[in-house]
Amino acid sequence: MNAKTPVTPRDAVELVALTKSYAAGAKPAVDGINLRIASGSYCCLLGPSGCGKSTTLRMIAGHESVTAGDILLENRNITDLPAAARGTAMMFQSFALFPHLSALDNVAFSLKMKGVDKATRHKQAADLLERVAMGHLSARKPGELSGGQQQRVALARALITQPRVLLLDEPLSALDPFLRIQMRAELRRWQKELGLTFIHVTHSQEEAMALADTMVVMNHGVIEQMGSPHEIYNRPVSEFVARFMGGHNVLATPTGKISVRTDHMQLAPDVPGLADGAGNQRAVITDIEYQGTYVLVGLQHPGEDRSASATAEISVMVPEAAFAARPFQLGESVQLHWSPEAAHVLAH
Ligand SMILES: Nc1ncnc2c1ncn2[C@@H]1O[C@H](COP(=O)(O)OP(=O)(O)OP(=O)(O)O)[C@@H](O)[C@H]1O
Repeated sequence: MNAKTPVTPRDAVELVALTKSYAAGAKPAVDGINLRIASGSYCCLLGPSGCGKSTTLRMIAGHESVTAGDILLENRNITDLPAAARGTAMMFQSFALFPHLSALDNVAFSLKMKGVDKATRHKQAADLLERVAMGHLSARKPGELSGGQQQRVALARALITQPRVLLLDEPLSALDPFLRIQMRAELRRWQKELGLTFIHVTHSQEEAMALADTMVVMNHGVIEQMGSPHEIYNRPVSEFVARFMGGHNVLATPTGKISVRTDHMQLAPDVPGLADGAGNQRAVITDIEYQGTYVLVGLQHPGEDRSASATAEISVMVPEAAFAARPFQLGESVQLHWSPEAAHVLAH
């Protein structure tokens, strides 16, 4: 390597044509996916229910057998290794702490299972609890801890096996919305401080955007798109990704389907006789919702039924001041406008 060769981060995990079929003859739940996850990054596997994200995580963890393909962890093929020998650890929904054990005993639990003597395992558990700022509460049981404190105990419990990769299966989904937002900020902070690779499964676009360096959007057992949250939100490659991420309109144009962000479209008074073009379409206002900083205007194409066709559903976020300057009315016919840069051609 010479001085000018860019240093690419080492891959923590590589999936090669990874496949899982639960039933012979049925479509695989995970269908030959290829994925590289950079070391020290936060990766979110995202998609609707049944897309195969949990199966993928469970195969990486060693909790599910692999039908075909390989899983590499730092270039080591771990496909057939037992879960405990892989260098991964799992953090489950709602943290799954043992309610009758103290924080210290929860963290020490897996070392106890391995037969590590009490003094050694308690010392290691106490050190880890200190590291996650929970040393002073190590004697408390989970029921005597706040949600945030429980999450730190769960993190310490997962870290005691010194994993290279932490796997998180919908860890925040059972929490109330306020706590969920607090907890995700903590997860992100710990991931950066520890410098570990996190692979986090979620069905929430918002959660994935807030946490991920890399988002992997799955559908029907395959990867639809992967990239940074910014790339995926601004350049969805397919109608599925545009709709799943939300905040986009999918429009049928003579050259194919395009997506345009709802905040990148403008409304103007209708011009009778003006034909639909590359950057404009006629629409009728069906909904007006005040949302504070903007007004969300729902529209449909003239003569099209919103409930009958997905591409008939259009939303435009009009800034509050712009709407106040030129209020539109329900039932009004308007021109939708967008600039060429705001339009993204969808591959399918
Ligand atoms: N143990 C199993 N036996 C048979 N089929 C399964 C099993 N686990 C999952 N599946 C099927 O595999 C597909 C993918 O499931 P998976 O749990 O990976 O999806 P998911 O995206 O994580 O969904 P969710 O968000 O609902 O957990 C689904 O069709 C599911 O019904």
